[in-house]
Amino acid sequence: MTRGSSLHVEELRMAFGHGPQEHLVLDDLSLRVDPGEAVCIVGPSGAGKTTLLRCLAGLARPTSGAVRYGDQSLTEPHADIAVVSQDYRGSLLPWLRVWDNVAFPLQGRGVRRAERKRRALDCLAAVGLPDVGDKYPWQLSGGMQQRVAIARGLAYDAPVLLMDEPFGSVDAQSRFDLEDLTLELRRQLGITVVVVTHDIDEAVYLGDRVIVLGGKPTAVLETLTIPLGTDRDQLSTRADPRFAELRTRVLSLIRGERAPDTGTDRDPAPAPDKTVGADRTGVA
Ligand SMILES: Nc1ncnc2c1ncn2[C@@H]1O[C@H](COP(=O)(O)OP(=O)(O)OP(=O)(O)O)[C@@H](O)[C@H]1O
Repeated sequence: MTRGSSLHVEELRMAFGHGPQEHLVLDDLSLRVDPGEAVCIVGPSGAGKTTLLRCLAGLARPTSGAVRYGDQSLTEPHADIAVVSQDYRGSLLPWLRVWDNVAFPLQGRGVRRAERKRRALDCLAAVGLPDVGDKYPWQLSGGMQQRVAIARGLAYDAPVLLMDEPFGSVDAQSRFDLEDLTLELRRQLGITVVVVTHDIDEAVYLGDRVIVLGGKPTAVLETLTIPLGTDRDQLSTRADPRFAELRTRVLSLIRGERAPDTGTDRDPAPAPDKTVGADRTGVA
């Protein structure tokens, strides 16, 4: 069961500054995300990934072009679209208990306190934190705080979850756990997930599709379909020869090298596994 509508970006152009100071970041960028899809966006640092996500969230207006949710123009935040940012330390309020942080978005919607708490505790249980509602954020580890931030995204009950480098500041094991949590939530709730990440392995692991950004100004270099099924796990998925091919393809696109064609949409040739125990491939 999927929920919500498609996201469309059409010929998006985003420039900052004016006249000779103008800095054109995104140009002629088009993409589509279907309901229930998990799409990862990767690209070099400064390519404009966060800017693109802010446009998808209705938090930034493009210089030209259109961002649509179904048939609605996204010119301001939409109730169907929740955002989880990288900086959980900055986004959780230290003076509020964890459940109150999670329930915070519901205050403005006129939901009564008892109902807010019930929904917050449900969302905390969904992210594997059933017992921390009465603690304060600073009493939790970094990985747990990021789970709280995801729970708050879920509290909106929004069919679309946009995540900007959501696991960038947690340790490696927590990161794996959070990636699996994201896959599980998406499966259970039928939500659409869009993840901006520097981490190519993470993009291939999480995505049904990976959109690779690059160029100056930035546009879509290539969209890869990830044919690794919906039941993924950290060991066997990363050990799949196609995983190695896909990450090589993405990395070579980003580095501007001649990208080998994986042919993943057709009939992938087996390749030796190079991923088990390998370091994560990041984009500087
Ligand atoms: N509000 C703004 N005003 C001026 N320039 C901006 C603004 N927001 C972003 N930029 C510029 O746009 C470019 C893209 O920034 P953005 O943060 O979107 O890139 P990114 O791909 O997310 O980078 P990173 O991977 O390092 O987080 C950068 O050169 C940045 O300085």
